Amino acid sequence: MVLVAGIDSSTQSCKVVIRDAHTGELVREGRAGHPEGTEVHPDHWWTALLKAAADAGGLDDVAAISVGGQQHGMVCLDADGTVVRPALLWNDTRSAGAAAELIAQAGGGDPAVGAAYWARATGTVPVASLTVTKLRWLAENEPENAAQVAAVCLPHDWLTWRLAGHGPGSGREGLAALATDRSDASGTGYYSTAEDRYLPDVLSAALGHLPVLPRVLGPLEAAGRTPAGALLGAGAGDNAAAALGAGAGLGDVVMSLGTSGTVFAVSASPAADASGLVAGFADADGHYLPLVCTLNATRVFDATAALLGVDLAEFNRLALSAEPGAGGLTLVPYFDGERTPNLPDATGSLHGITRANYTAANLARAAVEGVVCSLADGLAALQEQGVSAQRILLVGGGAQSAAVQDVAARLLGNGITVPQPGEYVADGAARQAAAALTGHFPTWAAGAVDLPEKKDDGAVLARYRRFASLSA
Ligand SMILES: Nc1ncnc2c1ncn2[C@@H]1O[C@H](COP(=O)(O)OP(=O)(O)O)[C@@H](O)[C@H]1O
Ligand SMILES: O=C(CO)[C@@H](O)[C@H](O)COP(=O)(O)O
Repeated sequence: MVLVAGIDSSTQSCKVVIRDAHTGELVREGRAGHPEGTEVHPDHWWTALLKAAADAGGLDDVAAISVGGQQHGMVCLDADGTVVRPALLWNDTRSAGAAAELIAQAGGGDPAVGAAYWARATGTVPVASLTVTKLRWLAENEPENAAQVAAVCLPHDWLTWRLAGHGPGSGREGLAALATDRSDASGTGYYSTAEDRYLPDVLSAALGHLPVLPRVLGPLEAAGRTPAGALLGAGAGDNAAAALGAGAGLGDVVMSLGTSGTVFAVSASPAADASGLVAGFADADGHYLPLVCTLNATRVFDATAALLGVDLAEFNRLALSAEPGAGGLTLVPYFDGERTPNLPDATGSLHGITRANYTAANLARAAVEGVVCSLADGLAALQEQGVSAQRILLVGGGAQSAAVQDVAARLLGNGITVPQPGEYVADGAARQAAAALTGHFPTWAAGAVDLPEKKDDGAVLARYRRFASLSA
């Protein structure tokens, strides 16, 4: 049996799956947690990866490995290959001002002209999540660190590089071995998705000089080998890896509820949305991945369950026990600020409280409805860009919640499919590893359940939109 490993280094944890390269059968798996916070030293990811791999019985017998990783995180290396400062993650909003400056500058002071420029040039209007804004923030706020930056890469690039045996002390030669893929490069803000090339002028204008950038590999290209001889796939951003893992094809929309909420489509053409709602990313198999990302998804459930003093199973039971509409409660879930819509300083809010409706069950239901409504708005933004959702695949930790499934079936209409429980980012990385080995993406059978359509009169989403607009 030829084994391949897929790794998901996401915001909250690292997961490793080891599968049979031919059949896709799950042979072993493991996981390890990541520290809290929006600024994390990459060494923690490496330690977690080693722990998760050990938990999965080790990687000694695998023929190929690929890494899917949380997107956009700013990993800066000095000339020696040492990390300059802890990485700023996708959900760190301190560079919101830098994003606004970059847009205004490109438009000669007119943000609308600037937004149109960025959408055209890169596919995406910058928000605090994008790497380019973090580099701008670094140049403005930590010039001594910025001056030390000899190479910039992303979480999945750095972990692939570490797996290849590089690290502090690798020097300039080591930096030249950095590699990434289109899906993650397209989330930096200094890459043209439509033209498949870096935009060095954009990067050097943000950072103040031009650092070494990872080589952008094609979907089937290898990034090298581990010291033990396993082939390293190109890796991918975690959303693109989830699309690969869930078997999403053209015409499919994936909705993922993890730390972030994302809605994205596999598309034949690149997006360029000047409104800034849709990010024009690339996918991991040669297509495009227009995507909407929110900062607030399953952690809203975690926080509400903690407030109610219950675990997630009880939280879901409570949410399902309440009537649709949560008795009139509406929760706008901007707990960590928000990225889509771009409201980095927003806070969450609860509306419509009466003595009669202020129950644990209604609060749990309002949390689920608020998060699903925010993603319904994401879906609408994708549809505005011409995406037609023939099928919606619901994935991520939150997709296993029966309450999420119930609310999604009511608010999003029909055509919702829940693939069997699994680690779809790690699975997508494993598929890519198999493809790097054999030269083609394997077809691995996976079960899925179609959600029955449920009636809805549109009132929950309409009420959500009214209250969410008050945060703008
Ligand atoms: N049954 C469930 N109901 C609601 N949320 C869940 C459930 N199972 C897992 N989660 C949530 O899923 C999240 C982890 O999902 P995951 O997709 O692994 O996130 P990430 O990739 O961002 O680290 C946690 O916040 C957890 O609370
Ligand atoms: O920023 C984005 C997408 O643009 C996020 O989706 C990150 O990629 C983090 O993902 P999770 O840890 O929530 O899976």
